[in-house]
Amino acid sequence: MAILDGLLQGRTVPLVTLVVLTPIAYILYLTIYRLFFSPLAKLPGPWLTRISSIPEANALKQARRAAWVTELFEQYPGAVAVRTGPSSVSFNDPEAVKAIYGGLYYHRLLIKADENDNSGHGKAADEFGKSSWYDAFSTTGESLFSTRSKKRHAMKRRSVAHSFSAQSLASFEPYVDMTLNKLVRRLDDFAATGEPFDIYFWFELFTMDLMGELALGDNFGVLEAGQPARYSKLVELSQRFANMIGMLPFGKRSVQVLSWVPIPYVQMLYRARLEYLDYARVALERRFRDDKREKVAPSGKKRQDIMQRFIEAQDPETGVKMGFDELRAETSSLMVAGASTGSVTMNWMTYYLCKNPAIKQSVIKQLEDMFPENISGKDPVPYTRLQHLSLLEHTELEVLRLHPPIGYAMPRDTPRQGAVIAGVYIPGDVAVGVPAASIGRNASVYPEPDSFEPDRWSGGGLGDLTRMKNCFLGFGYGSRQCIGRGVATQFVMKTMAQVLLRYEVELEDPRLVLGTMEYTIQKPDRAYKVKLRRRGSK
Ligand code: HEM
Repeated sequence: MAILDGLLQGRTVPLVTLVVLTPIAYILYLTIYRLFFSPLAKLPGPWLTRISSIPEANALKQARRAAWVTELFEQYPGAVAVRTGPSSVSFNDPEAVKAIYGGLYYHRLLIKADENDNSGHGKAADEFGKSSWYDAFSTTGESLFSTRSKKRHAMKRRSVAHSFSAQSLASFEPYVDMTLNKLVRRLDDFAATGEPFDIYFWFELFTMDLMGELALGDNFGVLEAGQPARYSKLVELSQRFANMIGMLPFGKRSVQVLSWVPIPYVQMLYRARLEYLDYARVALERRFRDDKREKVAPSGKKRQDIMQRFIEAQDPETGVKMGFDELRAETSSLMVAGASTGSVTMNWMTYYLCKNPAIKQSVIKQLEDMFPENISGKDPVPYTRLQHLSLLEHTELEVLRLHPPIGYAMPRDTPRQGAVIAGVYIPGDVAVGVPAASIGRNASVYPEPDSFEPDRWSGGGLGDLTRMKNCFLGFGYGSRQCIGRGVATQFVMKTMAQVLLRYEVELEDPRLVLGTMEYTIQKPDRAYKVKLRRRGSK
């Protein structure tokens, strides 16, 4: 009261009092504004999300952030948007997919970005660009995945696009076959004894070695060792750390801030992140040493891996190439983007096909008809022909709809002037997105959303095919969609085709019901086992 009296009587207030009072007044103002006056206050969502990210942090802690948002949509039936934090909103509507990730706004902005964005984080680049959540994934530099600059992204993407072309896929195929042969040798051992075993574990080793081959020109030897590289554990731990960072409001300084928090669990995650980055350094250094040995591809030409494109990429204006730390960031990003997502997809394909024996039989029948010379799966099948096998690809799409590895909304910031998305006004600088896990189960797009119906993707079954495709976010959408989609589809389809031709696959417990847990990548919530038997054997 004395301070107020002082102010009213025009007396000067001590500086220290002002320093203490100003932030308190600001926090009070912000709380009242967010509770009652912000346009986001009117959106459905737990009341606490108006002023804090505690509910989201809690869901994150329980490794079920995507599931939490999907449940919010169930709690507010008919809502196209729910508030997930004081300045974050998730949408579950086809219009929102286009508006946020690739609609009219985007095309208008692309032109603006080209004209105006010289800084890389200029005005236009900020509009519906990736939100600050991605800074958590910029490790020793900005990667193709994490960069928020439209200009930098366009440069990187253009430079490496060739590595993901149909021509490159063909040059990758011998390495897919080589790694697949190693996997099959391992699986044969389990088939011989009939012992139940954890197939997802072996898929993880397979994708790890394969991504080593494709991205860095050498494998990690994990299939042969039968042991996960420590790297796999580090990836998971550092993703937990990145997710925590993504929720802090300090932008690029969030890593530093979190590293000071004296909680043993946080410190353990931080150390894991550092170790994980060191792993990428070692892998990249080895890649450079091997490069000097001039490895030769089966075609007789010098072997090309994905990293080669990143090494050669040049900024068109400055001619500057990426330095070691930026390449290191690309290395760790590629390993996460390609390995964990691919293995978890094959996991769900195995699970759903085992749970649906009639569909599994139809896939096998199509495979046998297409490859009469290889009905026991003795060799890997050629991808050029496999691409015409619709049911297996539809199975992949269906599991990615039901269990997208990245299920939570990939956040984008609204333009500074705000935007109307699916009829809802959202002010500027709010992180918006459409969770793949929520829209994938939206009954207005995918009738009978919880049932596994690969046939819906053939166009004759449940749902409108165009609408379903436009809402399919398994590989993202728009300019930032997955550049590795072709690579992933190739190895996922080839692996599953050979496994299905070569073995009878059954769940050890046919009553098993798998759920998900999420550390950026959504994984099965428990270990489970399958039994294999060589087809044609008694
Ligand atoms: C089934 C396997 C895969 C799934 C489900 C998947 C999913 C995704 C998704 C949803 C995004 C968009 C993320 C966003 O909007 O921020 C993405 C981006 C990306 N993915 Fe994949 N991915 C897979 C395999 C791969 C593979 C094999 C590679 C590399 C060989 C790869 C490399 C990338 C890269 C570099 C990006 C960033 C692209 C950009 O921003 O331009 N992915 N992926």
